[in-house]
Amino acid sequence: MQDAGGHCMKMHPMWQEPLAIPGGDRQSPIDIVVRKSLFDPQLKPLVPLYDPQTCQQIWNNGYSFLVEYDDTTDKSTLKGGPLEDQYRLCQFHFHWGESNAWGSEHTVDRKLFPGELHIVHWNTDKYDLFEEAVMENNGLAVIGIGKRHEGLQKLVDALPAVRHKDSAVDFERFDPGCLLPSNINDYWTYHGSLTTPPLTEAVTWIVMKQHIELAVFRSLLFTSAEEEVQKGMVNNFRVQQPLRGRTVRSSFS
Ligand SMILES: NS(=O)(=O)c1ccc(C(=O)NCc2ccc(F)cc2)cc1
Ligand SMILES: [Zn+2]
Repeated sequence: MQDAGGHCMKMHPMWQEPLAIPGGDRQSPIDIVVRKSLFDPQLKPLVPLYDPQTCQQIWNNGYSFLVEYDDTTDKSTLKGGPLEDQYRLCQFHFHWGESNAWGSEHTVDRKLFPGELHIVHWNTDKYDLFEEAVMENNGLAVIGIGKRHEGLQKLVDALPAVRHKDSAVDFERFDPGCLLPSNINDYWTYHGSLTTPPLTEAVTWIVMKQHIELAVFRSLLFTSAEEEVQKGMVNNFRVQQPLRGRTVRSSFS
């Protein structure tokens, strides 16, 4: 298994590619070829409005850690950018490598970053439940950024409490807005999928041009406390998928 940089990556079993996705012609992640992206002047600025009070808990689901938000009201939303509808924040999580040489899911001109942050939202104008939206076209909007940030220290300090799979702790007043780069108006956008099973092709991806440094999450484990062999949570990313004729639009020229 070679990545763009010629590094040989030991892929976690979770990431063995399913043999074929039925009709999978909009899979994610992808390599964004900058010179082939199309500037679309009609793309609007993104409008993330997050209420830190909706932050609920942080947990280790066995292949990443998620910070989950109360998505029963419209207190934390994303609209604008390529989005026609209003989307509600439900969680954010990261993907990373075992070394800083790789770990991101999207690449830009084949450049890998040490990791990638995904801020996940679902379309509340069209659907009543996340579980519905995740199966439908334009059901989800995920902001993808590879980054480190001082705002992350609160997150990193909470990680030892969720070291093992299925562990969770309350986590309050974390504003995911602090993870966004200073310039959120330079992004690429394309129609793609979840990057983990069920890989449904429901996602409008908004990939930030400005990347961020990433805190080190390699202290997490894929395994629960009961398991005798502990496995470090690293390389929890999917390899880039074929573009299949899709156009990647850019919000900047
Ligand atoms: N890496 S990513 O940003 O693309 C991504 C985002 C969300 C999910 C997810 O919610 N999975 C659980 C899930 C999936 C389907 C359901 F119906 C219910 C829960 C998976 C991957
Ligand atoms: Zn993800």
